[in-house]
Amino acid sequence: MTKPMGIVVTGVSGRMGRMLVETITTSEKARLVGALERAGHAWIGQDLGQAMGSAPMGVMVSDDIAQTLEGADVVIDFTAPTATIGFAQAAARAGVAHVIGTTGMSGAEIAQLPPPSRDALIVRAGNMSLGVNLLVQLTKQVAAALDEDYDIEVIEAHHNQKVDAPSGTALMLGEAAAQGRGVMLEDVSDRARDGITGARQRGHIGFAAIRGGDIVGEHDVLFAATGERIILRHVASDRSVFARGALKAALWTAGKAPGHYDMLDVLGLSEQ
Ligand SMILES: NC(=O)C1=CN([C@@H]2O[C@H](COP(=O)(O)OP(=O)(O)OC[C@H]3O[C@@H](n4cnc5c(N)ncnc54)[C@H](OP(=O)(O)O)[C@@H]3O)[C@@H](O)[C@H]2O)C=CC1
Ligand SMILES: O=C(O)C1=N[C@H](C(=O)O)C[C@H](O)C1
Repeated sequence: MTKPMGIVVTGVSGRMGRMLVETITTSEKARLVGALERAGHAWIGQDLGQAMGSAPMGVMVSDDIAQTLEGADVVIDFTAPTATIGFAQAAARAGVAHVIGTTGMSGAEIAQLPPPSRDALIVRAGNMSLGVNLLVQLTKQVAAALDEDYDIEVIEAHHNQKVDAPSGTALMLGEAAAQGRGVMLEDVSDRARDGITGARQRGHIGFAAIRGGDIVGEHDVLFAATGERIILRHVASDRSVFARGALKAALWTAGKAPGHYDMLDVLGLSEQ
């Protein structure tokens, strides 16, 4: 049997951090070797299991990134843009692969991720579920098959604690629709409508964000024409789909060359 992969989880007290711990500790293919939280967090210096209210796990929560990454294979990171840039630089320095689920990164922030030439092996995706990544490919195909008589709108719904909009997934879907149409998303994106907006512009791709309660993550891609509508929909009802995808991505990095990859690469859904 091959040795289980050594995985560090960042933002370990967060919604995704906790879900990742559960997913990794129940996998035979991976071992949790480190847990990170920001300096000053109440969990620092505690055993992770005890901090989570269960039995000791023998993994201490730390704010020392370099020391925690020592000897690890992969760091899985669902935190916030500025934190993710720091983790990416530390991971490249340590020769540790970095799986990034963090969303809301601006173009300028993405440009600060270390390039493959600095030995960075990064898998980054706004959504790690198999279902959404299939939906990305379907969206591209449908957009390519339809002309601009079909208005494209991406509608997303999330819990009331989400801090970024549109969601990373909505942007992936918008990007796929734009690629299918052969246009640049930044040229056709309508991200905010309020007041007297004027009629919808033909060919534009609109985004709408709903926030409420404990909604895990729901995404519709609407193709609306005169007389008919096509709706492609994904509903996540449990965060474990994201954690399982992230673990799959972490395991996939074994033996891969430095590079920037996404979940389509991991799932073998990339077009040649
Ligand atoms: N790609 C995907 O499939 C998915 C992506 N996400 C994305 O993952 C991210 C996290 O989501 P979620 O778990 O719900 O969020 P939470 O707020 O529950 O957790 C975020 C964690 O990151 C920590 N953190 C935030 N900022 C920093 C920092 N500067 N340095 C160190 N740690 C930091 C937080 O610590 P503290 O509490 O101290 O701030 C917290 O532990 C979001 O961007 C979300 O959109 C979520 C689900 C799926
Ligand atoms: O913040 C979340 O919760 C989620 N974020 C991701 C996104 O921005 O698309 C993925 C998922 O929808 C949950």
